[in-house]
Amino acid sequence: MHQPNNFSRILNQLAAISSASSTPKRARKVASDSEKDGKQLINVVVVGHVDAGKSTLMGHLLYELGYVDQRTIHKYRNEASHAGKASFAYAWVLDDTEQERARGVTMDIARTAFETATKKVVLLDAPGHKDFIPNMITGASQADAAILVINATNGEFETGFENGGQTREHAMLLRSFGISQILVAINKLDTVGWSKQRYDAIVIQIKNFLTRQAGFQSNKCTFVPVSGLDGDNLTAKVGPDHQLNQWYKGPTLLEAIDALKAPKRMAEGPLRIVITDVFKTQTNSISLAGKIESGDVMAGDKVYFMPTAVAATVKYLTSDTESQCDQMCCGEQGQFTLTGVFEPDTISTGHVIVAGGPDTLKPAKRFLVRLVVFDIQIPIMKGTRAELYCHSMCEPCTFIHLRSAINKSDGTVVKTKPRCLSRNMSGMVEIETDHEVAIEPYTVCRALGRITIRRSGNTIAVGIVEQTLA
Ligand SMILES: Nc1nc2c(ncn2[C@@H]2O[C@H](COP(=O)(O)OP(=O)(O)OP(=O)(O)O)[C@@H](O)[C@H]2O)c(=O)[nH]1
Repeated sequence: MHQPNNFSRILNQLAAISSASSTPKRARKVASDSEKDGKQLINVVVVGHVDAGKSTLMGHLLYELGYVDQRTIHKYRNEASHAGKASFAYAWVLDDTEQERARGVTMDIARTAFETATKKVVLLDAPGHKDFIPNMITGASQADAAILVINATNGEFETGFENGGQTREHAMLLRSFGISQILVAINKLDTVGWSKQRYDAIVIQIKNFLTRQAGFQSNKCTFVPVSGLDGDNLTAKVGPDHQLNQWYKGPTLLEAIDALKAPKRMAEGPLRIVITDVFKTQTNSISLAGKIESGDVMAGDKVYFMPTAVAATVKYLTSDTESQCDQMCCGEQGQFTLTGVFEPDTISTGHVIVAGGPDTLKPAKRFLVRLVVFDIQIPIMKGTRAELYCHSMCEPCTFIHLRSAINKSDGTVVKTKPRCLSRNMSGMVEIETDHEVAIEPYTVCRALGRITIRRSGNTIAVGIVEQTLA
């Protein structure tokens, strides 16, 4: 996972390291819903079909909010224009690798933070291209709410929305990760002359899909018309002469983001930090990025990496919304530096940090899962091989036993030991991963109990872990 301003992060971290030794350790605060300076923390993932304009929209928003200075944008404009990609200048705020800029596509999650009137927002800009859906899944697994960006351009909305486009798959994945609030940004309305008819027609189709098929509640879906390229309706209402002013009186994108609700978190639960990136491992220290899904952590705490059970001590914490801190709470993302004895390759993305002893999260290989099958061509059978995604982890797996087919709405058994599970069916199945993994029942930790199953580059099912079996 890359970060838009790695350099300043490293500087912050160095500052944290030099000052930590002289700072006396503070007492542990009562873990709250990670409210910081009176503002609630919310993690928002930005998704949508390839080229919907996600990075441009968010880059322009960050620029208007003052997080990117005029000189930097000017530099991006010049460089992008020399590279024959002038229209990508704002996208470069978030797409910061050479490869992404050369190809004009986001490949990995870009993470950045900004503030609204009442929120501290950690923004995860996800790739739209089908090839990078696994990275999008990692982003969605860390988010509390989502911004779904729709390209309103004639023909392009249709491509993104029809089967094979990423709009539907992204929305279904969001819901399977427990995201219930979705802000739909209808983008590129400048390309259709800010047509109200076009906007209304798109809203009707997306709303129908979100509420009837993807499982979102109508009152949790907000729609906002925008142009990421021109910067219209992002942080300020459009002027009186703008076409949008004739038919839209609703919120700006920023107001709609501010209105998102931070979810109830497992603040009092046992510590669970999902590792999303490992930057540097030395024999006696490791630096990594992660999200606290449950509990809280302080510098000085003794912790364990699961499933390897390697012990370590937390040295420095750098939250995404603050440069340096002594304690980080549930819902926060950031960078962690730990000391211990680390063998090469014993810690990686997808591992989970726990406290209170290695046996507080028992690694397992076999799971009982309640599964919802997507619209698939080839049914799932005993012996089917696939990849299991859970939080930031991906592991090859096998369907060992199909226990029952169940009724989607009330969970009653429709058939025991079915021969297969085909499209849109639901079932209780036993899945075995090739290696032991850090997964828990959904009732113990929601983020560690939600899984996505993919096969040959397509999502075939989503589910929740009912039980770990062995
Ligand atoms: N006319 C117009 N073009 C836009 C708008 N927003 C983005 N674009 C253009 O659409 C193209 C793709 O923009 P990106 O921001 O890279 O799209 P993306 O959704 O982040 O792309 P991926 O992450 O690779 O899926 C660029 O040429 C942008 O300038 C808009 O509001 N209006």
